Amino acid sequence: MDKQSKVDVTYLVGLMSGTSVDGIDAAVIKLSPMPEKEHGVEIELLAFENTPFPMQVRNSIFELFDRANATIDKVGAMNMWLGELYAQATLSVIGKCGLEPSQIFAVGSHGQTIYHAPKENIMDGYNLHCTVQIGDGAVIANRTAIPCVSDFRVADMAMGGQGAPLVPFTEYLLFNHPEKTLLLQNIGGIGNVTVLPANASPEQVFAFDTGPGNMIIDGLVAQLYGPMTMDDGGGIAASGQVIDELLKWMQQDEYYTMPLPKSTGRERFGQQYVAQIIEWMEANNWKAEDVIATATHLTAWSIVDSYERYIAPQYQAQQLLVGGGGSYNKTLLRDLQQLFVPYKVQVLTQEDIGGNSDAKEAVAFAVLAYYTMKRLPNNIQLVTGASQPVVMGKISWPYPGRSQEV
Ligand SMILES: Nc1ncnc2c1ncn2[C@@H]1O[C@H](COP(=O)(O)OP(=O)(O)OP(=O)(O)O)[C@@H](O)[C@H]1O
Ligand SMILES: CC(=O)N[C@H]1[C@@H]2OC[C@@H](O2)[C@@H](O)[C@@H]1O[C@H](C)C(=O)O
Repeated sequence: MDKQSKVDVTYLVGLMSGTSVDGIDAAVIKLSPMPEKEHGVEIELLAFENTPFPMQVRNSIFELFDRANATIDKVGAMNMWLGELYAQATLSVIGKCGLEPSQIFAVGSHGQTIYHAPKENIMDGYNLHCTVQIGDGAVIANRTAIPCVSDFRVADMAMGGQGAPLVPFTEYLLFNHPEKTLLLQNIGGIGNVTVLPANASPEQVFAFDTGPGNMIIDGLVAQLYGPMTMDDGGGIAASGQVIDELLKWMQQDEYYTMPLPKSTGRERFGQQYVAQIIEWMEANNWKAEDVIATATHLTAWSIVDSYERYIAPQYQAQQLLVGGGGSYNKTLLRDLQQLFVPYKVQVLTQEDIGGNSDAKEAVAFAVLAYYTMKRLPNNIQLVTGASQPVVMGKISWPYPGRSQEV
């Protein structure tokens, strides 16, 4: 390594707490610019930590998903509370890799999405579509003494975009392959895919939310098997049979045929959706494990259906690389592998290629923050539908000379 590139090495922290509300993923990365590629970077994951939310926090977040309950006082307080928890997660993960907070260039924090309404909403000539992520960056910056980039999605929406998904930007930087067309499938609360055609230029990359990831499965498990909150390893689904009638009804949701770009969330596949299934289950005397098996199959089906509908007409993919917590659900993976056989797409997890399914999104927000700090655009217009490239994220600065306070 030459002198110049040594100087340019940057350490960043990325924080993600996603739609499944399972906790905070925190990653420390080492980022090295690639002088031979304009704005290109190489990264190394130095440390990763997942801190589950205490039940009280998880319950308080879920309260905010119900619009009638999400009063402004609760939203404001939770914004500060999550800021505190994110700051603690930041200092803790930095401690794991032997760095000092003063060596970290910036924290990139996604925040907790409590509302996402990407559909055009014209009022008085203005498009008031919106998205709300909480966990204030100012709290993180002032507790950790590190500049914090947060609230990424709004800038893209300001230019008419969906404000999601954002991770494809970093997937393009990190996974673009000279010969293989790759599909990067995340299965978190929601499922989303990034299409990287072989040797893609940024203009060819596209991505969208495929539908529910684990959101319906988790919701059903919590109702039917509480206090469990997930189907660990996919064991429950493996013991059940798919209910054709229920599967057919789930496949009718209009989301699956909507044109691109599209993104979705709890507003569509959250608690109300789950309550409807439970009601129907009780009326039909369906077995709990069969309902879980059906919801699991639906997620796999939605991913393969998305491939057939939006991707296969243009590209033959070689591999689908699965990340996110869903890659630990063996039944979901089994269904995915089986459904992809006719399309000759190999299904692998991030772990299969030496990566880390849990860390991927946290790493992405560290990389996105780097671009924000450098005042470089970090959205992909074709992915979000924005009319312009924008520098996403708001920067909170710590008071000069401040040291960590927790
Ligand atoms: N061992 C496991 N077995 C089965 N499912 C698992 C396992 N570990 C995690 N999951 C599933 O993955 C979910 C968490 O995934 P992840 O952390 O990727 O989601 P997220 O980042 O919150 O969501 P999103 O990416 O949609 O914002 C859990 O809620 C659970 O459903
Ligand atoms: C509004 C919001 O939080 N969307 C999430 C969600 O979780 C997965 C999918 O839906 C994706 O669109 C997005 O997150 C990832 C991190 C993204 O923006 O790429």
